Amino acid sequence: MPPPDHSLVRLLSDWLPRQRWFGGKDAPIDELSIGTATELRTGDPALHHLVLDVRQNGTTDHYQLLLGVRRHLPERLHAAAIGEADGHPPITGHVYDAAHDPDLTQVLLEFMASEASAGPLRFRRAPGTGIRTGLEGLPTSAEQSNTSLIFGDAYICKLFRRLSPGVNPDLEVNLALTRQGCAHIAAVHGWAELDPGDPAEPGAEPVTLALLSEFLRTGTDGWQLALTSVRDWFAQPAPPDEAGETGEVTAEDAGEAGGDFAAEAERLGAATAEVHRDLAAAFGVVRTPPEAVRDLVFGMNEQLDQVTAAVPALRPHAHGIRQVFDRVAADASGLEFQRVHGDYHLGQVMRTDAGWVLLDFEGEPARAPGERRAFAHPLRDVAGMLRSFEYAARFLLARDHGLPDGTAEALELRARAWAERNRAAFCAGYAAAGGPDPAAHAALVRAFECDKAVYEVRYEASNRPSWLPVPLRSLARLAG
Ligand SMILES: Nc1ncnc2c1ncn2[C@@H]1O[C@H](COP(=O)(O)OP(=O)(O)O)[C@@H](O)[C@H]1O
Ligand SMILES: O=P(O)(O)O[C@H]1O[C@H](CO)[C@@H](O[C@H]2O[C@H](CO)[C@@H](O)[C@H](O)[C@H]2O)[C@H](O)[C@H]1O
Repeated sequence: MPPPDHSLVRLLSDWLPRQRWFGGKDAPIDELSIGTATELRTGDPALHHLVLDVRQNGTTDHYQLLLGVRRHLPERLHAAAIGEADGHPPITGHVYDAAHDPDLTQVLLEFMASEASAGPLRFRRAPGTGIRTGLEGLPTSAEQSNTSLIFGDAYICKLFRRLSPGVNPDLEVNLALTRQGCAHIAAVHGWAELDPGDPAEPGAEPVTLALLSEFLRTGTDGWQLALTSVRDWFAQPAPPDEAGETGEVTAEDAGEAGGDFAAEAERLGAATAEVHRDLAAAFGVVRTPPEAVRDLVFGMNEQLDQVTAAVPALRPHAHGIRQVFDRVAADASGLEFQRVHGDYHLGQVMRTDAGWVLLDFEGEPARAPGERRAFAHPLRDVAGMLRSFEYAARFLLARDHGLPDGTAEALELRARAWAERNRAAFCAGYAAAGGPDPAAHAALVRAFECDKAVYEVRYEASNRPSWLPVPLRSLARLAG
């Protein structure tokens, strides 16, 4: 029997597919190699920055990892362990994900504050800001596409996990919106980037590795706020109907619940329109020719084909979804496109004392980098948020299999009432603040909702299979 392989590459190949942020879970890793390795701190613990080149299905993706190395791994770091490396390449000892080690994450703040460089890595401070050092950073518990470290109550540093060529849209957009004086973003304090240093491509944009932003101390996640409201509404006694008995619930009844969310949904709609206005001012607007609308529908159908092939449960809905898309293609007049958020949902917004703040302008993690920065119709974001209201209303139902007989149907009516009320409030706030009126573009919004739900089918099938019924049920209704 060959001796067990403890090379770092072997350890990483076993560990990587188990990470929530790994985007290639639907295919095996054909080859993993270490693209760049930069020592950021020597000693015990030591810190290395790695870019992993991961080959799957004929394409190579690049993932970033902060690798901690210790002679002995304390218990508090056991959950972050990758294994015991044997010195091939020359790293020996217990290796682990250093995002979980505050002794090492503080190096990031120090490097950004002093605008340090290390090998191909450059650390930057945003113009006109300072960075406090000596703060310990630990990852948030949020299960998302990247890893965010919170430093005291001062900063949050997002480590982009899958790297894309060039500037990350989250940094690009936040800096541009800061210049516009936008009130609905978190201030940028610094970032880290990797100089591609490719002599074949002189002047290539640096690759963004991390973004340091103001930590919104008074912020509450939009998803949590919405779920609290749904739970409250589900717990309300049924309203009496005209005959004095319990009857059907309406969107209006949903407004009687103590935790009603509609006023917040309306404010969120207005904040969204204001950010769209500032994005248009910063990056411009183009009136697309009719062919662009056909390209848009082509892209929607292409994604549908891919997801239908990968997730059989989507097949029964495919014909209906295509008909929804065709209705948009039939109206071939041009549309106004601009930069948008791109992956807009309730987990990307926070309510602070001062109002709603939009986060994470990276676009959908599964989309190609060029596509994420492409101009799009702003109602695509509106549709994203409408999908999120559907998610918030229905996810408790989709996940609960132990409801007493009859309860699921009653709660489904309540879910529908909650979603209708908050969708309407969000759209009203958006249109009143100057965004294109969703009601006047109903076919387009429906197509964007279907497109997003198809994306979600793939996302849930790969990441959270028990959530798959949420987008599938919506598609049955949207395209039925
Ligand atoms: N500036 C901030 N202040 C406080 N919390 C934040 C801030 N930015 C992000 N968060 C929290 O971290 C979570 C993940 O941030 P996000 O930018 O959406 O990362 P990802 O790209 O991994 O989805 C958010 O849902 C929010 O709860
Ligand atoms: O990691 P990101 O925030 O960039 O986005 C991805 O993960 C989201 C889930 O965390 C996923 O959003 C879907 O689930 C949400 C509830 O958890 C729901 O509010 C959204 O409407 C729904 O799309 C998002 O699609 C994905 O890109």
